[in-house]
Amino acid sequence: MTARRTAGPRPPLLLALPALLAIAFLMLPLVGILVRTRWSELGEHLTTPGSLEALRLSLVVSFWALGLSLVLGVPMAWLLARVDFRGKTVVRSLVLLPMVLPPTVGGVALLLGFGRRGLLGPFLDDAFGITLPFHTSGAVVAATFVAMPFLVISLEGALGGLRPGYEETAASLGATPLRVFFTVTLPMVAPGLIAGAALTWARALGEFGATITFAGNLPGVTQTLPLQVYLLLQDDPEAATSLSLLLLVVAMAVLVALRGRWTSGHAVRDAPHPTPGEDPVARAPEPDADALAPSAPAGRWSLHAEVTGFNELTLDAEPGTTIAVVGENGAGKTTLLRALLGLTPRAHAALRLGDDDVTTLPPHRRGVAWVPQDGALFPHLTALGNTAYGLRAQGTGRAEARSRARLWLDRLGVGHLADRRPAQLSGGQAQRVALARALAAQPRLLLLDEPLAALDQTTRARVRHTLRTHLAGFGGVCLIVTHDPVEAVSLADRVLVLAHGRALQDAPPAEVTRNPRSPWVARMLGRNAWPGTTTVDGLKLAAGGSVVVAEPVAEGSEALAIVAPEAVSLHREQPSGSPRNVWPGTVREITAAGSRLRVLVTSRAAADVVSEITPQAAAELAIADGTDVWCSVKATEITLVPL
Ligand SMILES: Nc1ncnc2c1ncn2[C@@H]1O[C@H](COP(=O)(O)OP(=O)(O)OP(=O)(O)O)[C@@H](O)[C@H]1O
Repeated sequence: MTARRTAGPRPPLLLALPALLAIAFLMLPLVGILVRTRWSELGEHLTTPGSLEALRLSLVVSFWALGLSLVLGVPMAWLLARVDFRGKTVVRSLVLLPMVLPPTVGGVALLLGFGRRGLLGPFLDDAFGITLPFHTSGAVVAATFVAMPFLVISLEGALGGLRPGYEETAASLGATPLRVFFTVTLPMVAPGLIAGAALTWARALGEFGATITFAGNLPGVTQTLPLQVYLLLQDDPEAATSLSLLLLVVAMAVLVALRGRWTSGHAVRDAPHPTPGEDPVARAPEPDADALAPSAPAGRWSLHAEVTGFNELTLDAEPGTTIAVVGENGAGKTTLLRALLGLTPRAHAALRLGDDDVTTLPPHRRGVAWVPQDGALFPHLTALGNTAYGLRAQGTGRAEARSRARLWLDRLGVGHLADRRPAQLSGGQAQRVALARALAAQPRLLLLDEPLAALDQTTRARVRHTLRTHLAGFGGVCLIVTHDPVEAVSLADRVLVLAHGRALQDAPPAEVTRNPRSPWVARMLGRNAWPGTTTVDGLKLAAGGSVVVAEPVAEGSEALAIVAPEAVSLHREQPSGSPRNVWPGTVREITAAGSRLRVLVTSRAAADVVSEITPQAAAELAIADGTDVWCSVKATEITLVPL
């Protein structure tokens, strides 16, 4: 047995015993069929005209039932998984009811609903001349009634497990809801759909109770294999055993096929992965962005957005501007992006891109492309298929879309990976493909949600470089949500600081670095920021101490004293001489920051003081966690920023 191959911990006896009993309980009846089958007569039993007719009928009925279940069940599963409506619980119970209802009761209910004297029967008879009972279509209806729930449950589960990011990204690339459903949703839930379809078919094939009650037992018309097994059991038990074996084998084959092919996700497991330690991107020559850029800007679009709701702010930007959106967790960064996409009821954006007002347009018609944090590459498409997706959705022909997509992949240095699926790409490669996909869709506004967050430091630096190069050629406005100060400062023309959904500061990086408007921004940018009230010669700190500055501001207002960590010197003895700001404190933490050390000192005067010193200085000072030190800052190194 395969379980032996993987040696795991021994299961507890108390669980293993009943489990083994359960296996025996399920196996015994099957073994009974196998043992009692007259193998010599098997061929004869299975090829009697009656058996062949019943088999034909079973196949016809079960496939029709599967078809009907797909046509009705797929939209039903979608409705249950995706749409919030009153009475959803009742509808779901209704869908599942046939699974728990005794099939004969189901048959009675079908008779009363669709039978000759049922609610709809006379109408079907008069209008279409259809009489379901004692007709093959009746057997189809009965089989569909009991089998469809398997499809709906399986598909609803698969749809519920699909993160909305994929479908939202597809919409942002220009795909209509129907296209998204057929090109993203359905392929991504294919394993669930196929498993549900197989179970539905197997259940329809084995249907007995509802069929005999509703459609009767007419040979050649409604007498399917299970009905024949039941009849034969009285007259010819050996033949009944042979037919049972046939049904058993078919059912088992379905389950085995399902396990092998559809429970392990997409069939990309066996595809070659990049050799560990060998990054194809590193080997591939970086394409010359300028040489490839000519066709890049297909237009120039400014941005004007007035956002209301959770976010309250107005954004104006010239074409080609890159804005880093920063803020604490929960500040409203994602909500702002979703408002611009038209994807959230929590905030509304009156949005103008270039000369066009796109406020009332649905997400797929706005020209706003979104790259979510994980890239959300469609796993069932290759890198090329992903990149061509937006162009195809916007009506570009297949060949043209693919050749343009290939160009974009080349531009981003991942052209050689065009035929790979996302599962075969490294994080950095996937980010580049996601970016290529967004840019290829020719958006008028580009939204990147923490594009580099998932990458390691080395890849991050490389992808950041690529990003900067390609954003330079982008003709629209680009918003990048980030928690990384290096990203904010190095990629953006402007930094938008959000707090509680509002713009706390919106200025060039240099200005934000020099004059951060909140302690959080200062800390994010690696600066000391101590709040306090201005005095004649500096600031009285909220923490208790005071600082003297070279250029005081008007007395009595709230302000932040901003100090770069490099400007804070540490001493073991109280320094004498020029620095006018000296406080005692205790070392709380020492961390590496590039080639320097970052030392956190807690002090009664300023609460937290961060100092950056060389490892050599740290060694000379012999500091460690808990060491008492003196901090000093020159008055000229302190900037006061009014709040
Ligand atoms: N669907 C929702 N329903 C209600 N409140 C929500 C919903 N989504 C987010 N919020 C709240 O709205 C606020 C802003 O959330 P948002 O996700 O925009 O923040 P963020 O700045 O992106 O945060 P983070 O840095 O953690 O990603 C938070 O207080 C959050 O709890």
